[in-house]
Amino acid sequence: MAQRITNLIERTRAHRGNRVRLVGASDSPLTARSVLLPAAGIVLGADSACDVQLEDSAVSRKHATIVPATGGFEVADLGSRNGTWLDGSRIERAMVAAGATLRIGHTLVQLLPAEEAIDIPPSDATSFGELLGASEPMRRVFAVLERASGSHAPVLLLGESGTGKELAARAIHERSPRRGGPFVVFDCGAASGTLIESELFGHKKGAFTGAYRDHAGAFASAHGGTLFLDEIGDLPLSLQPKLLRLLERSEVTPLGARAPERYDVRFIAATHRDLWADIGSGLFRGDLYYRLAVVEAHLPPLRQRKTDIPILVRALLRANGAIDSEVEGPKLERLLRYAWPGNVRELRNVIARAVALALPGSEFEQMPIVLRTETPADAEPIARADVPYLEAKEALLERFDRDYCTDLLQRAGSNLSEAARVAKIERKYLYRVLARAGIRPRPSEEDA
Ligand SMILES: Nc1ncnc2c1ncn2[C@@H]1O[C@H](COP(=O)(O)OP(=O)(O)OP(=O)(O)O)[C@@H](O)[C@H]1O
Repeated sequence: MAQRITNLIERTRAHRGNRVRLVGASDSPLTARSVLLPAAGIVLGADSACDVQLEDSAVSRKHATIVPATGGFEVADLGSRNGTWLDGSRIERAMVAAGATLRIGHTLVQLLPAEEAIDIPPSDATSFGELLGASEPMRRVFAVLERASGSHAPVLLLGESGTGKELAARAIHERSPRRGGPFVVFDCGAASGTLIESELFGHKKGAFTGAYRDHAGAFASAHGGTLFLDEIGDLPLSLQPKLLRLLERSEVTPLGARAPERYDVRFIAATHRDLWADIGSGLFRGDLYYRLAVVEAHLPPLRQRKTDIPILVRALLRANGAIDSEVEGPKLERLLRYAWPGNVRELRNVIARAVALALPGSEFEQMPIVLRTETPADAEPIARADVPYLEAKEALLERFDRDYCTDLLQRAGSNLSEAARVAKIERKYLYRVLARAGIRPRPSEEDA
C-alpha cells in the first residue's frame, strides 16, 4: 500500500483499496467508472463471465488480467485481437507503475493504488521559513512541510496562485540536509516544448540548429541540491515520460547525448491547477503524479484562513518600514470581508501600496487601503457615454461574463458541476453563459 503524507485526506479516504478507473478513449463516449481491485486481481473483457465486462466492440471476450503487486500492477494480455497497450507499446505481460494508463480497445484503464494517507496533527509552530500563519489549516501545512524537510522524498505543493508554494519550496530546501547545495527554480509553463526539453534536461553542442555549445540544463545544475519544478501542471504531455524516467532513475540523457548522465537531485513540484482533474482528462500522467506526490501539501487560500490576516499585515507593515501599530478597527474589518482572489501576494501588494501612499509615521488605521473590487474615488469610470447606451451596456456585460467565467473555472479546477455549484446556477445555464463568453471548458473528470 502506498503511504503518502498530506494535509488533505478526504479524497484518499473515499477509496482505500487498489482500483481501476475506466474511461472512454477520445473516440469513445464511455462514462467513467471506478472498480475496486481484489487481491486476486480481475479479468477484463467483452464476455459477461469476466469480472469487469466492457461494452467495447474492440475488446476481446477475455482480454486481459490485472493483479495488484508490490510496487505496481501485474498486467497480462490474454491473447486479445487488438492488444493491451501502454505508452504506445503492445504488452504481453508487464509490471506497470501505479497511476499508469493502459489502453484496451477504445477503453482507457487507469491503475490506481491503494493508499494510506497519513493524517498528522497540526504543528505548534506559527511559521515555516518565511511562511507565516497561526490558523489550524496553516499549522497542518507546517506539520507536513516539517516532515518533508527531513526526508529526500519528492514533494508536491498544491494551491491557488499567491498562496506561498514557492516560499514553501525554498523553506523545505533551507531546512533540509541539502541546504548547502543549489536551489534551482524551473518554470514548466514559461517556454515551448522543445525549449523546455533542452532547458530542463540539457543539450549537447550540435543537438539542434543554434546549439553552439553544451548546455547543462536545470536538472544537472541542481546536482547536490533541490530542483523546484514550478507549474508542473503545464509540462507538455510529450515530456512527462522523460521526467518520469528521470525521477525513477536519477539519470537523464541530454538532447544529442549518447549516454545517460546521473545526478543527485531532490524534486519539489508545484501547481495551481487541479492535477487530479487533469489526470482524469488525460492531460497529466497518473504515474508521474504518484511519483511526485509522495509528500503532498495543499496550501489553503487566504479566504479560508482569515484569522491569519492580522499576523500577515503586521509582518508586511514591518517589512515595508512602517511604524509598529495595532492592526485592528474598520480597516482590518474591510480586509477580513474581502475575498482575496490573489491570496497573500495580493495582500502583500495592498499593504506595500498603503505604506507607500501613507504619510510618514502613519499608523495602520490611517493608511489608504485600496482593494481590487472597490472603486477608489479617482478610479476610471467603468462606462462612458461616447458610445450609444445599449452598445456600452452590452460591451460591459460581455466583459463581465468573460472575467467571471475565467475566474470561476479556475476556482473549480475546470470541473463544470463544481463551477455550477459555486456560481449557484444550473449546469445548462452555465454552458450557455460559457458559450456566450466564448470560453470552451476543458473536459473534466466529474463523472468519475
Ligand atoms: N504564508 C505566507 N506568509 C508570508 N508571506 C506569504 C505567505 N504566502 C505567500 N506569501 C507572500 O506571497 C508572495 C507570493 O508567494 P509565492 O510566490 O510563494 O506564491 P505561489 O503560490 O508560488 O504563487 P504562484 O502560483 O503564482 O507562483 C510571497 O513572495 C510572499 O511575499
